Amino acid sequence: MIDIRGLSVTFRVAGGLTTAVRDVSFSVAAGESFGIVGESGSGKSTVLRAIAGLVEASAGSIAIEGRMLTARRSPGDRRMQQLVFQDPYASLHPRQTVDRQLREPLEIQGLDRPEQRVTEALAAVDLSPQYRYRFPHQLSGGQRQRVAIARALILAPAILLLDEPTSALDVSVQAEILNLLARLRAERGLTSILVSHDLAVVAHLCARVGVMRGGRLLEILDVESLRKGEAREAYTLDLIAMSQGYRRTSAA
Ligand SMILES: Nc1ncnc2c1ncn2[C@@H]1O[C@H](COP(=O)(O)OP(=O)(O)OP(=O)(O)O)[C@@H](O)[C@H]1O
Repeated sequence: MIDIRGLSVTFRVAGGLTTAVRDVSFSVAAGESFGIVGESGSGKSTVLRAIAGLVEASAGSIAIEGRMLTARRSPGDRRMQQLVFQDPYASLHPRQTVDRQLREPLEIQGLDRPEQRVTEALAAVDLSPQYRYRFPHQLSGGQRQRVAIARALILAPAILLLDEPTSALDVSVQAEILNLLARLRAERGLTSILVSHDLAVVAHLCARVGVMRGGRLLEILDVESLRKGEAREAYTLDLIAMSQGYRRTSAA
């Protein structure tokens, strides 16, 4: 479904160029949920943004269902994959109601039955109709992320790209949003890529996980191996040990 080959992304910065992603290759099958983990600055978000067409690849290719994507995405390409960001407050328009924000993508894509689609989208993310004419600041963080997820799914994409979708939320709300994403993924047969620094979040939602460091993809392992602490790279073993240590400390 998604085929990434030799992807590199270079940014122009003061004093020259910086390579955020170097020669990354992986594939995600239709209906599969793939995770990308790594420390801050390892290039995880840049891979996701390149797939979404928000940053340009300096080398390599991105293909969806065997079709190579170009830097300029067609409306069809844009509709097919939708992104949910870490901070719903930043991704939603502060002065537009939930209703308006859900209608906007429908208008851009020229889809029919907006009334019905908005009602269905709110129901799909378990938001009661009373929130429909509220503004983002009148919602809780979890409710705002539900709106952002509804806005992504209202276009019925095949691919959902998730960039740290729960890390800006209170711990008590994180599990609710993760369970919602897991349910929607299963119900709709979505292919998804989730970026997170939190191994527990990735293990909850993904079947396979790629580990990034310094812009490179170090290894790919299945979630069972991750749970058992069976990794090839010393760096991955350190990440696993750190996340287990953290959980033990926070449980104590
Ligand atoms: N638009 C940009 N311009 C210049 N440098 C950038 C840009 N976007 C990302 N970078 C740099 O690329 C590297 C990788 O960033 P990226 O955001 O992909 O990492 P990340 O693993 O997702 O980290 P985080 O979890 O902190 O977002 C970093 O060094 C970052 O500073």
